[in-house]
Amino acid sequence: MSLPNIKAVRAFFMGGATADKGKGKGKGGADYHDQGSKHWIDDHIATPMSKYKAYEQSRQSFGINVLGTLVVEVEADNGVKGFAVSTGGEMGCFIVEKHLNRFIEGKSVSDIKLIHDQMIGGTMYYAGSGGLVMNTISCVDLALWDLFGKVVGLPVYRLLGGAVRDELQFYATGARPDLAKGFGFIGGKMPTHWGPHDGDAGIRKDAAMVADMREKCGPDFWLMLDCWMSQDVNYATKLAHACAPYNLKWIEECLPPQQYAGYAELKRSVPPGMLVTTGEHHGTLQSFQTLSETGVDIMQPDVGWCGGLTTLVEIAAIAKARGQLVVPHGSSVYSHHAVITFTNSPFSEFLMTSPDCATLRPQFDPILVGEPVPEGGRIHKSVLDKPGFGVELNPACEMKRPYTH
Ligand SMILES: C[C@H](O)[C@H](O)CC(=O)C(=O)O
Ligand SMILES: [Mg+2]
Repeated sequence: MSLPNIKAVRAFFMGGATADKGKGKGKGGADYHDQGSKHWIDDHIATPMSKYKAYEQSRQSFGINVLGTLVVEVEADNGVKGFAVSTGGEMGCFIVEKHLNRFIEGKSVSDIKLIHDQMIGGTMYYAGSGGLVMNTISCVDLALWDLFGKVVGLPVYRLLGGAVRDELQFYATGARPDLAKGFGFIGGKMPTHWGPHDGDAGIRKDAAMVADMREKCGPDFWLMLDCWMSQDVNYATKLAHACAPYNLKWIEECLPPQQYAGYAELKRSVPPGMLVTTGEHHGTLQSFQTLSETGVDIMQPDVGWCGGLTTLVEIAAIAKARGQLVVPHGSSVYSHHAVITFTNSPFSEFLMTSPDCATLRPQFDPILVGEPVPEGGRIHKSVLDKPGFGVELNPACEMKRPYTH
C-alpha cells in the first residue's frame, strides 16, 4: 500500500516568557502551569524552590511557565496535516526547525519509529535524559502519530492495537478532591504546600489537609499527595506515616527525578499498602528502566515529555514485565489513546485547570478543539473514535513561527 511522504514540518509557539515581552502569562495551552492569578495550581505549592522565601508563594515567580506551548505541525504531500502540542515554546521551535526537520521531511508518514530513533540518536549529545529536548522530540513524535492516523483515517489507539477496555476512568488532580468526588472521579490528588524547610510543622499542616479531605470525602474515595520534587527521604517518610491514618493511597514525586536510590529507600520506608509513584519529569527509556528497578509502584511518564508515544509504549512494556502500573501524567488525548490500549493502566489522571476546581475545563484549553473532558469521571472509547488524536488546533489561538528552514 502506498502512503504519502511528509512534505513539511513546522513549529509554532504560544505563551511563555518570550511572547509579548513576558505577557504570555495566563495563556494556558500545553504549558498548563501558565494560568492566570488566583489559580489553585500556583498557590503556595511546595517545590525545590520553596526554601527561598521569594519563590515560596508562586511557582510562576521562579519561572514554571517560561517555556510556553510548543505546536508541531507535519504535512503530508497529499495535503493532510497532523499536529501535536507540548511544553517547549520558542526554544522547542528552534530544535524542530533547525535540527529535527532533517529526520522528518521526505520520509513516509508511517516511518515513525525510524524518525523517532534518529531524533533520539541525533540529539543524544545535548538532550540529556529529560527536559526541553525530550519535550520537543515527544511533540514531533505525537504529531507524526496524529498525521499517520489522519492519513489512514483511524484513531491512534487503533493503530496501537486497539482498546483493552471500553472506557477510561479518572482520578482528578487539584486542590478540591471533595468537588472531584461530586464529578464522579475515583480519587483526588492534592499538591503539598509545605516542605523540609518547614520542618515537622509542615508535615502536620499537609497531614491536616489530608485529614480534612478524608472527613469530607468519606472512607473509600482515593486521596493522594503530589510533592513535586520538593522533599528528601526523611521528610517524605515522616509525611507518609503522618498520612497513613487517613488512608493516603499514594505519595507522588517526593524527590528529584535522578534520586533513584532515594526512591528505592522511600519505597522500603512508607507504611505498608501506601504506594510510591513518580516519573513525570523523567525522559528516555533508560531512565524508566532504572526507575522501574527502584520498585516504585506506579510509573507516571508524561507522553508529551518522556520521548513521545513511541517511548511511552516501550515504558509500559517495561512496567508490565515487572507487574508495575503505568499511569501517565495527565496529558489529555495523547495519554487517552495510549492508556486505553495498556493492560497495566487501569485508570488515568485528569488534571484540573479550572482556577477553583469547581468546573471541568479541558487540560490544554484553549489550544485544542474537540478536547474531551470526563463525564461522570469516565471517557468512553467511542469518544476517541476520530482519526489521529481526534482534535484540531484552535484557530483563535495566536501562535508565532519564529524560525523557518
Ligand atoms: C499539582 C502538581 O504540582 C503539578 O502541577 C501537576 C502534577 O505534578 C501532576 O498532575 O501530577
Ligand atoms: Mg505529579
